[in-house]
Amino acid sequence: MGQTPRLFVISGPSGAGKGTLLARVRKRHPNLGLAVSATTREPRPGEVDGVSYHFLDEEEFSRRVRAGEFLEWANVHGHRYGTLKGDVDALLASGTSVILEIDVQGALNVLRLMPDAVLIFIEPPSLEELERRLRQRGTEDEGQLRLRLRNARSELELADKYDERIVNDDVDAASDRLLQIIRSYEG
Ligand SMILES: Nc1ncnc2c1ncn2[C@@H]1O[C@H](COP(=O)(O)OP(=O)(O)OP(=O)(O)O)[C@@H](O)[C@H]1O
Ligand SMILES: Nc1nc2c(ncn2[C@@H]2O[C@H](COP(=O)(O)O)[C@@H](O)[C@H]2O)c(=O)[nH]1
Repeated sequence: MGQTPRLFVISGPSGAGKGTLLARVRKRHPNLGLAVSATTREPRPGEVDGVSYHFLDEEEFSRRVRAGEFLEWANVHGHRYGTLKGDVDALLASGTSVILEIDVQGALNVLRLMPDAVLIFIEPPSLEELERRLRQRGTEDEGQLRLRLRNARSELELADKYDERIVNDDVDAASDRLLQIIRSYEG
């Protein structure tokens, strides 16, 4: 008997460590499909189009919104980000569980459309540690960093709407817990 494919949604403030935990979990669960989001933000050094994100200009993003290609999309930290419906449907239809790394607005929209989705919230140990991680990552300018820290407060207020919460303090413990949660829902 195979596992039941599930749709997982992971959210949390920018810098909480979602991408870090997902990369670790996917090494240990290679069949977990990751839907590549689209965004209008500029690529960071080292990011690859079609792998990190589908990097779209505003016009192309709007065209895809009008064409109904997005399962969800939202304005996040001053840019648009969206999940392409076709990618998610194809993975689920092939029997593969899928994980979306998206913001809180997107997560709650996905839950409305797909009530069986499992929502997992990643919390930083503190706002001070969140700031330290974002500064150490060094990918945001000061204005963007401040915006992300401001938005973190309202995102954290929605954590109780999620099925599961993980505090990403020790990265090994947090990635073990994320994998354990995913396996438990796959049955
Ligand atoms: N448990 C941890 N302890 C210390 N540093 C961590 C931990 N987890 C992640 N980091 C570091 O914190 C920074 C932010 O992590 P990451 O990029 O994974 O965050 P994110 O939540 O995916 O952010 P974004 O939403 O902006 O994509 C990275 O430099 C990462 O190496
Ligand atoms: N609603 C959506 N939010 C998304 C999607 N992809 C990413 N995100 C969120 O954006 C922030 C910032 O990402 P960054 O790469 O610029 O640091 C991230 O925290 C995600 O929560 C999406 O498809 N839909």
